[in-house]
Amino acid sequence: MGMLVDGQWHDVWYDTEANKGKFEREKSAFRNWLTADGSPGPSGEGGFAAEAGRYHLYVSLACPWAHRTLIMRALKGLEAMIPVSVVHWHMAENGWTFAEGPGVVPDPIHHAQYMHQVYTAAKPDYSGRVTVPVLWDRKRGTIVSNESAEIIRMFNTAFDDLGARPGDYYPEAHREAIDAFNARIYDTVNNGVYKAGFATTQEAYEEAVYPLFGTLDWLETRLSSSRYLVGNTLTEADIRLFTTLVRFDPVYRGHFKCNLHSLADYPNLFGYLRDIYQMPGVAETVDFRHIKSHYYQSHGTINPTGIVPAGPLMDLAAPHGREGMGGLAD
Ligand SMILES: N[C@@H](CCC(=O)N[C@@H](CS)C(=O)NCC(=O)O)C(=O)O
Repeated sequence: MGMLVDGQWHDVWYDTEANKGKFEREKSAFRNWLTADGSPGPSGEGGFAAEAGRYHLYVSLACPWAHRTLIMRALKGLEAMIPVSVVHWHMAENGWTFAEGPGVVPDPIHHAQYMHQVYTAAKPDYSGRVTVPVLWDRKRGTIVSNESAEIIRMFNTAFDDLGARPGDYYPEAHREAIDAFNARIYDTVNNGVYKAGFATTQEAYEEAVYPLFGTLDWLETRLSSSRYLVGNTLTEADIRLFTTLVRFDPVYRGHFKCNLHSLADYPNLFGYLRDIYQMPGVAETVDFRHIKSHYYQSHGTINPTGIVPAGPLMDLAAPHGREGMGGLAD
């Protein structure tokens, strides 16, 4: 764990002292958009046109943010157009590395040993955290974006004329509802588990854990009468929720102390988790070895022994029984 300061790597843990024990997530630094014709997106510069083989995605299979991009890439059938490198699950004094290990896919562009070398290849004096996912442009030799929420929007449409699989996961008619789900789920669930887990005071932990379960209770009700969160098809709101839910019982419940209930106590949320897991292409993006080993072995302050728990026994391939459900109005 660490960060770059003026292009130099420093091994430091998150600073929660400055903020009453609360974990605050840094904003992503690279915010350009890949678009069908290279026109500029909502932020950053233009000049990043969709082309097969031009862009490269760096991910960790452990990371819920990077996981979003892998799911969208699979649903849109972009595997051949956007190759992927996978870091080792163990994030220690050098941050993310390409150390050899099962499931690790080395960096064919920079032959980097460490993920921070990819950041300094884009910006030699970069200061900030070195996070995944990262979308790299081979042509311009720089990072397009390191913000997962934006990368999935790019993948949703940018390659449609180049043979991406049909499917719109951010449909115009439902954008307002999707944005509203995303906002609450980001704050209390996706980032909520981290706020609970990385808190260094009792107050900061409680400030995160109760709203987290408040949102899960609310979602449980919503999903009792609607197969997906918005409309009656899968949207990016579901993809973003899924990557936290699939890690919930294996990691967040124990390691991050999010334990008022287990996810398996929520029949609708658990059925919904199975439903999405069983969609073509999704199960292949879920790697419990990377997920469990990463969290339990990379956060020495939380789990000093590094022991990875054996459970839970979780059958995500069991029938989910949600096929016949419809949707709810926004
Ligand atoms: N806002 C970013 C967050 C990405 C993120 O925080 N990734 C974590 C892994 S789960 C990371 O790389 N952390 C390294 C660090 O904070 O030093 C996104 O959604 O893309």
